[in-house]
Amino acid sequence: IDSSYDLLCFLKEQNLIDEKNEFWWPNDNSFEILLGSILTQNTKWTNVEKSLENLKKLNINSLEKLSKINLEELIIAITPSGFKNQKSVRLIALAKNIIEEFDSFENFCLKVDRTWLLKQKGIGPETADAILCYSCKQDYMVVDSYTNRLLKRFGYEFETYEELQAWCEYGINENYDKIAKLYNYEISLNKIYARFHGKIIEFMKRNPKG
Ligand SMILES: Cn1cnc2c(N)nc[n+](C)c21
Repeated sequence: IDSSYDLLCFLKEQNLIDEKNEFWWPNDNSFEILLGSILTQNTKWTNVEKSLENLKKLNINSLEKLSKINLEELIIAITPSGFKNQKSVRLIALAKNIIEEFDSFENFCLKVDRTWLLKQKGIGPETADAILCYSCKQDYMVVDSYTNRLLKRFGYEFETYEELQAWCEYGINENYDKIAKLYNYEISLNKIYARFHGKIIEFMKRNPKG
């Protein structure tokens, strides 16, 4: 492959994403994706689903409720996804900061930028881009160790997260009109990034060995 466009074509014909999640990231709404993006750090997605189920039972379905939740209660609820104390403190602080800075979750999704997210404790590039892409529907592609490992199989090595991300985004941008033809509808750049990242994860889960 010569570009991330070639990689997308290679992945696209393998039907890696089931159609019920057209942006790949399973969710009921974009607030839940915000929760999931923090909870998924350093754990398996199946564990995140258990924590999200617990939060659903507690009806923690808004920024306001998350900002007011009892810390101990949150710690117990998110135990399945690990680092329960650290992630609980960070989730409550994030909810409070979003309310203070943006008033509403909707306004946050529209106005937040990568710099603001990276200033929040516990949010690094991968989490920031997951929130920007899947919660806020902004044009950022998430890259990760799966992406690095897959590209290594094609002979590519990247020094930094940003370099890997730039390579992935560049090939898509350069071939956007060709990609639009691959999909029989007007697909947004955000949606291509969302699905492309998902295809990489799903491919690597099905093909763990090089
Ligand atoms: C949303 N999400 C984030 N990381 C994931 C993963 N490894 N496997 C599956 N899913 C759905 C994931």
